Amino acid sequence: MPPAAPVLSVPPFTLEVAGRPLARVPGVQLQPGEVLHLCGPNGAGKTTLLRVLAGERPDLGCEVRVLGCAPGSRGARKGTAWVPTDAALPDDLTVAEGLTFLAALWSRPVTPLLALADALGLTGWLDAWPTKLSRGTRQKVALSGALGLGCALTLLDEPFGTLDAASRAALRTAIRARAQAGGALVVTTHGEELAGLPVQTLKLEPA
Ligand SMILES: Nc1ncnc2c1ncn2[C@@H]1O[C@H](COP(=O)(O)OP(=O)(O)OP(=O)(O)O)[C@@H](O)[C@H]1O
Repeated sequence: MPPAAPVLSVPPFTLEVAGRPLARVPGVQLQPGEVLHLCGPNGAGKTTLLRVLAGERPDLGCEVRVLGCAPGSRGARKGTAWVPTDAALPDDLTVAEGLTFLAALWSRPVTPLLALADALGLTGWLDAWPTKLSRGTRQKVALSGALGLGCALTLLDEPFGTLDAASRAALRTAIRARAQAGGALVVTTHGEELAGLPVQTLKLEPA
């Protein structure tokens, strides 16, 4: 049997946006259970690269592969969870209903999503409407959902940015647990939250 494709395969390339070179991207491969810290200065292209991996920027023509497939293809999307900094929540469902709906959509049990919500301090917010939540609380709901799905690849853009200290620690624990369970993750942060975890680093340099 041929070996399984890496969860993520990025050849070295120059990321071009609007026809202009933005960043040099070193090549990297990510296997199950590995965490990639995507870093670089403001404007280096981290969010743009995450959007490429999530399948939202096919226009940029990047030759990356997710689970052996083109990002955005069915094969890639069914194994990818993605949390942008402005993750949308279904505003007509409570937090608990939204997580239950998400789990059902992915044919997953809801228990891990609710356990993460609890770990991130959302227990008192389960009956709340997303429109009533603060930015950090909304982010915690999105993170609970994405990490609880147990996808092969989880993409997190600045997930620590809006969180308080206790929630940052809980998220760090959740990232470690996802990796230990065999998930691969790509995480952007300007902070030190991933220090001490076994991570690879991919640093974007201005082109
Ligand atoms: N569709 C687009 N058209 C023009 N420019 C774009 C487009 N998409 C992204 N850019 C530009 O690409 C650059 C990189 O932005 P990006 O948000 O990826 O950087 P970043 O590394 O995530 O930055 P930060 O650390 O500040 O979050 C920015 O200058 C942005 O304006």
